[in-house]
Amino acid sequence: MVGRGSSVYANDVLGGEVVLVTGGGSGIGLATAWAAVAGGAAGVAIAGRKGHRLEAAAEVLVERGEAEGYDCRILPVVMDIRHLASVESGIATVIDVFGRIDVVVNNAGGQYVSPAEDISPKGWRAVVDTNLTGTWNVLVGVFAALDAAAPDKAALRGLRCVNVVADMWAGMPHMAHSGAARAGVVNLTHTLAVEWARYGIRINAVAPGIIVSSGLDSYPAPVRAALPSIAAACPTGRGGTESEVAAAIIFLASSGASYVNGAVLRVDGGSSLRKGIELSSFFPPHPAIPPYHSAPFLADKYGAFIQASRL
Ligand SMILES: CCCCC/C=C/C(=O)SCCNC(=O)CCNC(=O)[C@H](O)C(C)(C)COP(=O)(O)OP(=O)(O)OC[C@H]1O[C@@H](n2cnc3c(N)ncnc32)[C@H](O)[C@@H]1OP(=O)(O)O
Ligand SMILES: NC(=O)C1=CN([C@@H]2O[C@H](COP(=O)(O)OP(=O)(O)OC[C@H]3O[C@@H](n4cnc5c(N)ncnc54)[C@H](OP(=O)(O)O)[C@@H]3O)[C@@H](O)[C@H]2O)C=CC1
Repeated sequence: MVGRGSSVYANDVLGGEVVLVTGGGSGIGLATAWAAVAGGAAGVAIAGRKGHRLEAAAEVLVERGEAEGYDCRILPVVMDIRHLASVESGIATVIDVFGRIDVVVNNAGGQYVSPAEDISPKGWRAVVDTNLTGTWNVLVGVFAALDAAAPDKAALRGLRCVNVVADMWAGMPHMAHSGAARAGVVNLTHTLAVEWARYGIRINAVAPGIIVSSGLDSYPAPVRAALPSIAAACPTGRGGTESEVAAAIIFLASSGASYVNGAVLRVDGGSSLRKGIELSSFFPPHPAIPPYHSAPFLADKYGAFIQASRL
């Protein structure tokens, strides 16, 4: 069954569950929060530092959810993932309101562009604290709260965690802090997938390629200007959309992925297969076959960018 509205999944893929999305006030996180609503979640908590942004996002989710006939409560939670005390207090609020957490999406993150030699100690700490320690804080924060919620670790059973990382396998030039932190999150994902499996927890990761999201707006103009051609160089010929990453996250959170644990799902149109791209560039395109165009499944506001990126 294909879901109604804009869901690519059945409307009960997350039926009655409670989902916490960090960075849920914008971009990929907001698209994930929406996908959870459309997947039948009973409650979606969106966390971030900026209360006004979360309130605005919650309003959008509630309005759209009501318009499409979903029954989901949205909870904006101000939380700075860099600080464990803030994370603990945010998670306590989620559990007070919803009584449980079934899915955690560690999506909050970011970095800035800088030659490695110019990254200051404070800048290094900011990015590593956000992406690596922040993810760790949320994971251990949720674990501790659910452990305390019921005896014998019963509330942990069935917990699913999805960590959003980045394509750093060929290094992340001019983002050394982020590359190192994301590689750390991938290893954390592998480690906890093994260590926490005994509690019935699954933990996986999603690695987006270039996704045309609000996050890119913060990059300097020359970087933004270069993005369409970088995106066009990927085998799929375009940048991805926020909703395409969200769909991968929902899959990993769903029972459809019940035997997937410790995986890193690349959502990058094939762009991480750089060696293959290099080799294939020796062969001209087939004269009779236009480049493969895989259209994103949701119309989105960046359609023009996506088209431009295919030139
Ligand atoms: C080629 C493109 C590939 C694309 C792949 C990935 C794309 C994405 O991930 S897009 C989505 C992510 N969104 C973002 O990256 C935007 C958000 N970015 C941030 O929030 C910051 O980069 C952050 C993680 C460092 C957090 O910033 P903030 O909370 O503002 O940090 P602080 O005020 O605590 O700053 C600490 C320290 O960090 C240095 N610094 C921060 N920003 C910059 C910058 N733009 N340029 C140079 N240095 C920066 C700086 O040292 C700061 O200290 P002070 O100098 O005392 O301000
Ligand atoms: N777009 C892309 O091409 C790619 C994105 N990614 C990753 O995907 C994730 C989502 O990015 P995207 O949606 O594009 O970008 P956004 O910048 O829109 O999303 C980042 C979110 O993280 C939140 N956040 C940042 N720092 C903190 C913090 N300390 N505590 C709590 N929340 C925080 C922000 O909210 P607030 O400011 O309110 O705290 C914001 O909602 C990020 O981890 C990003 O690095 C990875 C590869 C590529």
